Amino acid sequence: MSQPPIKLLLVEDENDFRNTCARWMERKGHEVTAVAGGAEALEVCRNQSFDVAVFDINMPGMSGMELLQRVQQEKLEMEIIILTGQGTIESAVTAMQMGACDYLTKPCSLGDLEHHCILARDRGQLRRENQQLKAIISRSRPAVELIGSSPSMTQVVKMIHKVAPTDKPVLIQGESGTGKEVAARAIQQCSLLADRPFVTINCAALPEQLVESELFGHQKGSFTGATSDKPGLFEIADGGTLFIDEIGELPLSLQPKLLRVLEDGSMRRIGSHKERFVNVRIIAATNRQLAREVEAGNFREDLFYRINVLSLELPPLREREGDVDRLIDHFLPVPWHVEPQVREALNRYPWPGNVRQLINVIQRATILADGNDVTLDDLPSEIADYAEGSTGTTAAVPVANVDAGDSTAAAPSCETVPSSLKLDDVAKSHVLHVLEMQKGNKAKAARVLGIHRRKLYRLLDRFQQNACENQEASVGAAE
Ligand SMILES: Nc1ncnc2c1ncn2[C@@H]1O[C@H](COP(=O)(O)OP(=O)(O)OP(=O)(O)O)[C@@H](O)[C@H]1O
Repeated sequence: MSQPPIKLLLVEDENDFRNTCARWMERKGHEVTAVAGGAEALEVCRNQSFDVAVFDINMPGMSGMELLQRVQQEKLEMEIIILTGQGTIESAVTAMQMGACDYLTKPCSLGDLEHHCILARDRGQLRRENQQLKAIISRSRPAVELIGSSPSMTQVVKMIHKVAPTDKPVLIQGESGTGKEVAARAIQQCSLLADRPFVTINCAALPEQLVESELFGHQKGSFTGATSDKPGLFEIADGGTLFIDEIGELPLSLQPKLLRVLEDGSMRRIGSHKERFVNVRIIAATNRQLAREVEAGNFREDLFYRINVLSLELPPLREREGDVDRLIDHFLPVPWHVEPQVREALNRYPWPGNVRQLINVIQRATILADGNDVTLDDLPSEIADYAEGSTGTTAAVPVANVDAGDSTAAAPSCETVPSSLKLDDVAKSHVLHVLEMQKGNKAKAARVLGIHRRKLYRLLDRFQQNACENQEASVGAAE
């Protein structure tokens, strides 16, 4: 036998059958503990670990079903095979819904018994390996570094250290890209669960049916596409932390199910009657004002109070004094440098996409930069316009007022534009004027206009096309 022996628990009240099975399995090299009843079996498996257990379903006293339930409740890890008489297949199916992995119908051949035990042992090994790998992947992520030492971020870090050691749920609120997931990971790493799994789900990224199946798992056949049993993230995160991102998007229909897990740790997979118990710390995040969602009837009030035991508000980047520079220095790879004007623009820009947007802008700039110096040309025009000399309001104003701080881009005021002119003519005249002032440099012209370079190219093409069409039309008229 190349595989290690199976540690088997055999629970069967019929003496002859029990003894025959036990002897056969022992002769095959396995380690067998054979008992005649449920109560005795429970006692044994509290003190010893087994790979596989075979429970007869019909036993006096504690039945195989009851035994199965008790073993599950006490989280005694082993693969369970149910042994059933002819005509009781239905109860075997119920047993599998309750967590048994297989069933055998009596009388069964001894060869079959060993074969099913080997399959069960292998399945258990795979399941454990899978759980271990998931935990390893989650632990092997690089240590979380929450960059920022502005007064508002210092407060956040203080709060993280206060909430981390408890096992209470935490609600993290803040605009998109402010670092809510980074903060959640920081809480987990400072908590007693630091070496346990950290599992994440984003409710906004999945359709309703999938959110339910991801969170709570499903039973094979419970809906089209459920081709096998699948544990939910609550089960996978058992003993660790579950980060529920965008909890404000959690469908109302699922909110009672989440409330139940928060209240007593109980849950059921989709399509299963079996109640499971998990012990998971919840960290939730949202960029919505959850209290307002409660008022609007989109979020249950009881659930809100459950998850809002401890809360953390991540400030937007525009309110973190000095942090833009710290983030630039952290995320700008060596050997790139940024020009002072670039720093200026980055510090003045209001960052609606917060830290995520800043990181993207830095990465983009290092790709576009000629050499290692990031210049204003390497920033998106709406950000470059915030450099010194610019009012920083160009991105939001209409074309006719573009860049009031830049005399080269002065556009005709509303009063000086004849009302008979078409909008396209005004745009053309303004674009060509700016281009001329920038000595034909399209990148600079695009920046002054507050549009992307590609858009400027498209506009120039369109003006040229219109001019050709007008010319053809006037030639046609003359003919
Ligand atoms: N203080 C920070 N220090 C280092 N990196 C940060 C910080 N804040 C955010 N980031 C980085 O910014 C990006 C966005 O962060 P994160 O996903 O945590 O934001 P979020 O608030 O959860 O966004 P969303 O609401 O869109 O899910 C990530 O790449 C993250 O690593």
